[in-house]
Amino acid sequence: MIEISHLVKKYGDHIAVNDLTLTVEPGKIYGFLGPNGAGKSTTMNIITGYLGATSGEVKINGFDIFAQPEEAKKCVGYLPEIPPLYVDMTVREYLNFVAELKKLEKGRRNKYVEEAMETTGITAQQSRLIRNLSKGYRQRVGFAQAVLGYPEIIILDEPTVGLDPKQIIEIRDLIKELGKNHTVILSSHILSEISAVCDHIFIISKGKLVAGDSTENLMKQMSGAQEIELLIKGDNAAVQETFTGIAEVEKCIPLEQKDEACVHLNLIAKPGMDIREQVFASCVNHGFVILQMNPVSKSLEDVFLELTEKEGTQKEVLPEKKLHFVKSHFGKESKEDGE
Ligand SMILES: Nc1ncnc2c1ncn2[C@@H]1O[C@H](COP(=O)(O)OP(=O)(O)OP(=O)(O)O)[C@@H](O)[C@H]1O
Repeated sequence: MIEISHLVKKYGDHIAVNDLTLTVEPGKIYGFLGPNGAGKSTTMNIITGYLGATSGEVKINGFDIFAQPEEAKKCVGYLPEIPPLYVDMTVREYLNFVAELKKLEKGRRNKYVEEAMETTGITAQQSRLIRNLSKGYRQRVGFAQAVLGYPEIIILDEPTVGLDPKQIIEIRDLIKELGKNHTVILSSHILSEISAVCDHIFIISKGKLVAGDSTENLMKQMSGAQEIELLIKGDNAAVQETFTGIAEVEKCIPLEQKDEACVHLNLIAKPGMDIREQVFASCVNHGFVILQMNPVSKSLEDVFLELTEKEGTQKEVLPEKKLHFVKSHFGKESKEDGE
């Protein structure tokens, strides 16, 4: 279990992590999702003890990462964005070396190395120099060093960056496999990547937690009757006037006409409202014929943009679904040197 509480990291005047509080429960795959510069790597580097914090607390299985780093670090295997590989070593030499660094029990090191190679599918590559491996296999070696010694928590920073589509699928399967026996946290700015493998998603923007919920709940919230697409037989102006007159309708968006006798439009409901019944009743009252009524599903991408794009907004959307919103910011950033 990881408990992050009011974590702040400043680089000079720049706040990279801004009062981040979240809990990671055991046995699930978690995704840190956020645009470039959101503070994902900084957060991961702090959780894994690579970086100090400006203020706040991080506990790994009850151990404070700053006060009890050795105990805390033993619970975590980390694959940073750029895997720390020694390319002049063979795969096996490198993993033996990592086993030594991790101070794994001497008598069991060989067994651990063999099992890590087995888990990550690199046993056949064990005698090859790392420099001669493909990027996908190098990434697997990075995974192997992270899982070596069975840490309870595996943290992966952008694990599929730079891989080709086939390698991405392989690494995704590997992450799912790891999720059976470990708590896994992975970061990415790619939504499909996160939604494909994670049970739970934290959306981070400008160092702040913008939303946190199960992938299932987030996906559910993206569909339903909030926005509906309609094809109505009736007079265009009369139909639009009727729908905009429904109190629960936020917006009426005319779409491209499919047929002169039909009105094609999208209706957006006010937050938390289901407008289907009112739409149906209004159509009956005015003699309009509903030819089509479909819910418009929003993708995770839509919600991600909605949450991260609106500069300076502070609003609560879908509170009943436990989505937690805080003021979000989104913009381009540049890295500055030094802390
Ligand atoms: N050593 C540093 N010195 C100064 N600023 C830094 C440093 N490292 C990171 N930053 C800044 O902190 C912010 C967060 O960076 P971080 O790398 O944690 O984001 P990220 O979400 O992991 O993004 P990416 O996906 O691009 O790696 C960015 O604005 C970045 O420019």
